[in-house]
Amino acid sequence: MGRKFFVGGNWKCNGTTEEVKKIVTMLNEAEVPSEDVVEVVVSPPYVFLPTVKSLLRPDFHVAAQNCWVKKGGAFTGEVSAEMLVNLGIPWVILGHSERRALLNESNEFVGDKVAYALSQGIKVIACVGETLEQREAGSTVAVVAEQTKAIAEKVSDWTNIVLAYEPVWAIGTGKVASPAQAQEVHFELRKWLKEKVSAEVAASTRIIYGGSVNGANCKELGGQPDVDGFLVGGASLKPEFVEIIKAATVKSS
Ligand SMILES: O=C(CO)COP(=O)(O)O
Repeated sequence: MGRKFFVGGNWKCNGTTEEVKKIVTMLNEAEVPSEDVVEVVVSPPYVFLPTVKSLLRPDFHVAAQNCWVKKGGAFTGEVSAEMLVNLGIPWVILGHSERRALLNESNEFVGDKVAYALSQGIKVIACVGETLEQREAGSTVAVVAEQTKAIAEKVSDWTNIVLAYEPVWAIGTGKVASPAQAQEVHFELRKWLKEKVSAEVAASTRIIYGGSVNGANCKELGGQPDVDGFLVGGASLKPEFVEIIKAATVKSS
């Protein structure tokens, strides 16, 4: 199958130039498994993308946290996929729950964004996840399937997509999904891909977990058979992120 472990750091709306440089220095000095074992992608706010890209070690890569749904133009405040290409930014995070909830991004809009970014040659970390109410109502699998379907309807090639399962109730709350809870949803998402897209896509698409991942819980989560890595928020701003990258070795040990 060959799903390389993937560790993303979503810095969200945090940092000053000085703080960002400090994080990059910390990452550059870290001893981590080789690129053959783990793919590391960090996602600073737009304004810091050029700085981070120019200073970051070459074996780590950079992602934007969003981009516009189509070609740029008269869309005040937006950043287009073409601009990311122009800056040499290879990845973008799309459909993060904070954007879905706070900026009313619908499943369909996220699907369109994913398709457009891919069409421009940008690789996508596409996020899905249920709220606490949805989990308690027993609709977790239906919700993430619906979100994934909206993407699947718009794309034909999954090679450049990493699917991030981020339960909303676990984001920034310190309330991490148990390894069994994460595994269950990752398994269901892979099953959905197998039934609705193809067995090849199901076997090769990385499904990563996000939501209060830290240095203490990453190994057990990463050891789950359908967990192919992480999308890390708060802990990606700290030295602890290096420990999370090292969790990639659980797959080989
Ligand atoms: O939203 C997340 C990553 O995209 C997760 O955030 P936390 O790791 O801070 O819970």
